[in-house]
Amino acid sequence: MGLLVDGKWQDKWYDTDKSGGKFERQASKFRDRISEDHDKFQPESGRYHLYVSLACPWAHRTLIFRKLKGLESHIGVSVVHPEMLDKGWEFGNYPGSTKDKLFDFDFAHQLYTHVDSTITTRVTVPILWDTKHNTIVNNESADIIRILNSDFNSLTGNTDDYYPESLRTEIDTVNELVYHNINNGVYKSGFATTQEAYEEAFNAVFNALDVVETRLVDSRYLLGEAITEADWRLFTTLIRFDPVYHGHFKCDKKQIADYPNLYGYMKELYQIPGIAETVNFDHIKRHYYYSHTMINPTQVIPVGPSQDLMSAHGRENVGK
Ligand SMILES: N[C@@H](CCC(=O)N[C@@H](CS)C(=O)NCC(=O)O)C(=O)O
Repeated sequence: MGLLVDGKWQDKWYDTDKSGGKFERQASKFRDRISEDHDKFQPESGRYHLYVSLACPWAHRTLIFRKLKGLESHIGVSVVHPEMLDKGWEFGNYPGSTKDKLFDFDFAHQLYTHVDSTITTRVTVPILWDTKHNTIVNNESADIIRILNSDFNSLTGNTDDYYPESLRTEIDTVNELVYHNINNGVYKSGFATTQEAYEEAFNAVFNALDVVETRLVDSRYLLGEAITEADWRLFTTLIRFDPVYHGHFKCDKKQIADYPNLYGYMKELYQIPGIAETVNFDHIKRHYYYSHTMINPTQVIPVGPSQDLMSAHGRENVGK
């Protein structure tokens, strides 16, 4: 794991010394949208490309939206190797991975330096790439799912809306809770380097899981009876929780399987047509347990858990 400094790769772990052992996530650099009247980025079939890791919860969101919005024939995908070692994300031969379909680069950091040869940045996925200007449109998953949700509607005719105007304020409120305490909360727990920072993050994770568990008692989805982006943003963390975050990130108070509502809800989302095929447990487990050698120096990957995610979710009558 490392980062680019003035366009040069440096193999460095996150620096938690200045933050009292706390993990602090870097803000994304590329934040453009796509629209017919945009001076640079207009919707066009075959023009944009997604770079993802199947292990990564942030990239996973974008794959789910590409699937739900019928964008698979319009936006291509390259999938990095699950092991992220001293050179960061790499392209390589591994089941479920692909080569870099645009440039045949070996490393994802070459994409960032292709855009700016003196860039200073962490090299993260997902990346939404524009083949016309050979640049990054956006590398922030929260933006990319909104781009996929609406910016290509004129192309696909798919007007399904996971961020409807009438629910935006409430979705934003739920997203805030879920992002800080759950999506990023598990990372703050796992990457903490002091007991105090770890316990603070750990408590925030389980307090927030209690809040969403309670919300789902009489609400089928987070915002009521329709699935919104808030559900998909929560889902990609829930699906990784029992296999990875519970053990590797020390979020071990409970498993998702111990929460009746959250577990049924997670299974229901998993069972929506097309979603299970965006989930790759081999990449998920291999990435975390093999790449974070400061947490798991033996690189041994756990075998479990054994869960039947296709079993009955029992959520049909919730909220009725
Ligand atoms: N804010 C970004 C975060 C993406 C992110 O942190 N991705 C991780 C993989 S799960 C990554 O590429 N990490 C490499 C690094 O931080 O050096 C987003 O949501 O798109």
